[in-house]
Amino acid sequence: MLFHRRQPRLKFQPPQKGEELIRFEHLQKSFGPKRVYDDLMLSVYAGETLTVIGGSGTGKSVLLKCLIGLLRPDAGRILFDGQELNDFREEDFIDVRRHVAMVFQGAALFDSLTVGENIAYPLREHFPHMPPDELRARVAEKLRLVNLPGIEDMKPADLSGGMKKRVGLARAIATDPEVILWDEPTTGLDPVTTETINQMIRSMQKQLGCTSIVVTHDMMSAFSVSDRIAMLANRRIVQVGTPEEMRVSTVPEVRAFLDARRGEFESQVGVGVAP
Ligand SMILES: Nc1ncnc2c1ncn2[C@@H]1O[C@H](COP(=O)(O)OP(=O)(O)OP(=O)(O)O)[C@@H](O)[C@H]1O
Repeated sequence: MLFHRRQPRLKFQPPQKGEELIRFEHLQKSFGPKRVYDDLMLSVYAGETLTVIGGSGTGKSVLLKCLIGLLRPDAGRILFDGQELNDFREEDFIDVRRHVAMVFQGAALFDSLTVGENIAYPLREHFPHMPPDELRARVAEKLRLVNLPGIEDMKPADLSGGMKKRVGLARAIATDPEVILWDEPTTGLDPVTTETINQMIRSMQKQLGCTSIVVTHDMMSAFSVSDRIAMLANRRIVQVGTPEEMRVSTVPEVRAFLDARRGEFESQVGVGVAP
């Protein structure tokens, strides 16, 4: 457990709401001959919910993974709270992941552990000396926050898909992160559970003041939860704007993307119709 003894590399001072918290600057990333980003620029501000949309394979998930050090950019900079992450070593990213939690697509719970043990897992990792009572209290508090109080002793196999997602969220927020990354949070869920997850995203912002970056194909969800939406196409961010600005966008890539998905959400948001 070498990382418990080392000095934290990240000096994190939570910024005021609305201040820049994350900046992707001139990012380049390729996998072999496949260029994913050429010159990607994007800022994320403290307290906002920003959704990244874009076609399949445009690099939405790669962006989240670069932020928490699971992948490294080839060139350009990623700044978190003003600190450049490029020369962070593998173990330095543990500090970043304490402040930036990822809710994975498939919830990724450990099947052999109970729900309570799953949520306690990151707490044990980041706070190895936390007393058992406090650990239990924190687990119970997080389960209450995701509206699943008292299910500590259940096993993941006994949960529905939506419950698993919420337990995944409880685990992600166990360490009280300032930033939550949501990778396709509503994929494969029925409409009722989708709305529950959308409410969770909004409530994390309201109740905990979290900054969220959401990656989704689900335009209903994007329009419902976002303060701003960023569109990834042609290896860069082609537009960032409020849902209203995106809805009436004349940027060709955005227009084409939204028009192709018009049926999914037009009755709800009236896409393409000027306000
Ligand atoms: N570890 C990796 N090794 C090789 N190629 C990768 C790796 N991770 C991602 N890619 C490639 O990078 C591109 C972008 O992937 P990414 O998963 O970010 O797409 P996405 O926009 O999230 O797509 P989707 O909406 O289909 O999930 C894809 O072509 C993908 O195959």
